[in-house]
Amino acid sequence: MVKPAVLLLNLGSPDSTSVPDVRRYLKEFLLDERVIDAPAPVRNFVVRGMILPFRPKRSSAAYAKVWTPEGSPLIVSSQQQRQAVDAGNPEVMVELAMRYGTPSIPEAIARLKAAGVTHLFIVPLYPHYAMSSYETVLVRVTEEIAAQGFAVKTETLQPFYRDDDYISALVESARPYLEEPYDLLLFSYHGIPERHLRKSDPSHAHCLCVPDCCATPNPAHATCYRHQCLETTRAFVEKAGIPEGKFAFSFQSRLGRDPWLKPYTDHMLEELPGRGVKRLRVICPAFVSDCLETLEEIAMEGKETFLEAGGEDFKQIPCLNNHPAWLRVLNDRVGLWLDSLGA
Ligand SMILES: C=CC1=C(C)c2cc3[nH]c(cc4nc(cc5[nH]c(cc1n2)c(C)c5CCC(=O)O)C(CCC(=O)O)=C4C)c(C)c3C=C
Ligand SMILES: [Fe+2]
Ligand SMILES: [Fe+2]
Repeated sequence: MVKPAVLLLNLGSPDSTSVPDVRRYLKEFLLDERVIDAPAPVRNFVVRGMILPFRPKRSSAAYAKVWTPEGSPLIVSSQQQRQAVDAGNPEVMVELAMRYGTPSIPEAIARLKAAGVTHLFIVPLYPHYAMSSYETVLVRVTEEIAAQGFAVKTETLQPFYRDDDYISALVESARPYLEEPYDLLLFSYHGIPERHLRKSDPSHAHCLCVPDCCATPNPAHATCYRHQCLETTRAFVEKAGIPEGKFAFSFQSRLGRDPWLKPYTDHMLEELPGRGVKRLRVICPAFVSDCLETLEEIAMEGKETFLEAGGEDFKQIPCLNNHPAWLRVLNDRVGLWLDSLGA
């Protein structure tokens, strides 16, 4: 007998804004070899010796600015997505787990196994492939399934960065913000170190090696975060009818001194008013749910940077969260998978 289930996955948040909880979360996150990819002794020294003594206090204060009575915005939004998929597929078990912190992957896998699930649809809630997001969560789930001796057939939702339905949902959710007058729409994606782009290129000969690599068709693009972000931007502006010159893209949230993907969002926000951009809209398509990086870094800190530099009107366009068009996309993908099982 076929017993299907869906596992939704996102990055995770601390259990509370307390400094010890934030420290525990950051420790698990930053000791992940796909996030800080230095050799283990270096990673341990940097994380335990240089980051954990200082960052938790700063991050705890940042989390306190966006925390809701129900908890972390990322977790609350992910729970709403889980409920919507559950309601749309009453015959299917739907679990939610986070790569770091709770609800945890081992607990979700244990529940799925105990329920006798035979077929599992793994849904990383990331539109783009990066070793520090999509890849690490998939590896962790695969490891845990093996560790628990769970004999289940799995299928994984691929990065959906230019899926027409995803782009339509993004455009529809942004529409009200684009109907007001504005000078520029900035696509701000979470950044990654440039080194990660080279590592994720199986040929090691295309990404950041060939001029204009991300615009030159290549098999490496299946795992090229930068190419996939540019494609989301291209597909969005095409569908929304946004002309050349009225949009730009950048990368936010960098950590450490290594070069990360450029241009940097914080630099853009300082420079744009000087280039005549006074009314700015910022969209963050790398995140399907609003989180610390959108609500604090962009909507609070980013806005302040832009206004102090002479900008006049700044709006962060909310992430997809529980927008009906997005929940439809999630349910459609689950429906297609169920159809493929004949369930
Ligand atoms: C969208 C996908 C993400 C990628 C790719 C990613 C890479 C990446 N992140 C860090 C370091 C930090 N990120 C932090 C928060 C955070 N990151 C993502 C998503 C991606 N990160 C999300 C959704 C969030 C928000 C979590 C929340 O609870 O709201 C943080 C923690 C906060 C802080 O202290 O600033 C860190 C640290 C690295 C180093 C990296 C790639 C190498
Ligand atoms: Fe991050
Ligand atoms: Fe590339």
